[in-house]
Amino acid sequence: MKNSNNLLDGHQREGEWSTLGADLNYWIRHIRPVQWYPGHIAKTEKELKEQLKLMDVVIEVRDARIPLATSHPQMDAWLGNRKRILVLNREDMISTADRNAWASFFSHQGIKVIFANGKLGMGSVKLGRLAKSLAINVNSKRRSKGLLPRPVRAGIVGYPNVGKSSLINRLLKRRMCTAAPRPGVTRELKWVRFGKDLELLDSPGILPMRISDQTAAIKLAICDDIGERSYDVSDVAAILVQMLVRLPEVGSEPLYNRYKIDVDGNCGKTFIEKLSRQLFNGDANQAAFRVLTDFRKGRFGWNALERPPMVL
Ligand SMILES: Nc1nc2c(ncn2[C@@H]2O[C@H](COP(=O)(O)OP(=O)(O)OP(=O)(O)O)[C@@H](O)[C@H]2O)c(=O)[nH]1
Repeated sequence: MKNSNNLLDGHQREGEWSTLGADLNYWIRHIRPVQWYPGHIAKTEKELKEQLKLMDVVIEVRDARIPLATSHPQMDAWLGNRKRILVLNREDMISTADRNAWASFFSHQGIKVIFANGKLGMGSVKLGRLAKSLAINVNSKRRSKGLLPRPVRAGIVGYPNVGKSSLINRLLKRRMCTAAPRPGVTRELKWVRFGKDLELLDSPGILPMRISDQTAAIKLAICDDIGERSYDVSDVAAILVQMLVRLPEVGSEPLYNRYKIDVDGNCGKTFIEKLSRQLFNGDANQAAFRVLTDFRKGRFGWNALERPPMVL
């Protein structure tokens, strides 16, 4: 099987990304909607809104593979004028081209963005420095108003499983917060001291009340950012196959190379069925899990599932 990806020029690639969005919208109409909203999140959302009032700096963590799908629709309204640092975590799971595209998108918007790897600690020094420099600003403003300096409070917020606890542990160089490969592990809000000037708050992942944007929900499921019980694994894996085939930097070759199965008419469902017969005695669930796990482990290459919207 031949991959003609290298023949695509920049404009064609951008075009492919934008039509992928429309196709995804069409595909998801035919599957069971993803829904996940554990009880503790409702409680946390309420608490978090209270805690945000105490925060001088907000560090918003998103998954670098899906920076749009992991942005909370109410976050802007909640944050108001508070100083904000955007962290795109899991930078090891995207390509250099993805990273460059997102870096230039956010810099055009005047948003400070840090790419990080919560597992290995990349980006944490830069993040610590930036948070501390924003903290100094807060205290110089207090001094100019005749107020005493106080530790500045930085809160880390973001969707479940995007790597908030791992980043805090990296920043503090010790294990303060539980990091786990399952969404929804951090359950309560806690402040921890970072140097003499800063206090950090880790918070449980927050999701919007309802995931009304199903294209975002599917990407969250693919990236393991929401719990497994909220979606049908076979549907999600089938859509992942269709997305991979359409991603300009992936295509069907890595799928063929891994499983020796052709993608028939770009149909992900048929692909999963064939894989289930070939390896799992017809068990489509197991086949679907295999494809999702392989994607999450980078077996088809490290690639983002989103690119910045095209600016016309
Ligand atoms: N490959 C990779 N894995 C990461 C990175 N950051 C975190 N992880 C892993 O992702 C999983 C989730 O990380 P956590 O730090 O627990 O995420 P969280 O946002 O605190 O999760 P909640 O408690 O559910 O809100 C863990 O298994 C981490 O080891 C990263 O940059 N790259």
